[in-house]
Amino acid sequence: MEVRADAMKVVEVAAGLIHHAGRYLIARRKPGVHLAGYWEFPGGKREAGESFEDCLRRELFEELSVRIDVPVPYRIIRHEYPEKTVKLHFYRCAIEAGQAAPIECAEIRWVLPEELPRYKFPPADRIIIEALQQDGRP
Ligand SMILES: Nc1nc2c([nH]c(=O)n2[C@H]2C[C@H](O)[C@@H](COP(=O)(O)OP(=O)(O)OP(=O)(O)O)O2)c(=O)[nH]1
Ligand SMILES: [Mg+2]
Repeated sequence: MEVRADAMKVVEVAAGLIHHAGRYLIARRKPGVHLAGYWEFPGGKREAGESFEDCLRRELFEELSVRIDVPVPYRIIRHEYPEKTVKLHFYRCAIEAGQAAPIECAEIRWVLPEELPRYKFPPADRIIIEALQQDGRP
């Protein structure tokens, strides 16, 4: 049977554009995972039966130990890596409780939008990085 590329399984992901005092929180991916060492917007794969908002809340608590306010949808980006296709659902949000700590990431930083291009992000994020710079300081 012919298998078409667009019939391949797509990994659905929720990621947070966490802002505070004009900066965004970025996290560095741990060694040994897909896109290891790249900087990213924290988040992860949606589990069966979960909404994107619930997924985002769970992932941000697991990875950073923070609770967030109501996430606001920003952009959805679909990207085909050689090994998998991801669909990234980005949400803007702010921390409601807790202090961000690198629980399931190698390192975290709060950066100004104009500083984002200094960090190595996955190719899928290029369009978001550009949009955030155009938006100015959050
Ligand atoms: N969180 C996040 N993932 C991204 C970004 N850009 C990008 O290409 N990705 C990719 C990397 C991964 O293949 C996928 C996200 O999955 P993940 O590895 O964070 O998933 P997870 O937190 O559920 O981790 P795990 O339980 O599978 O170890 O999306 C981004 O800005 N943030
Ligand atoms: Mg993750």
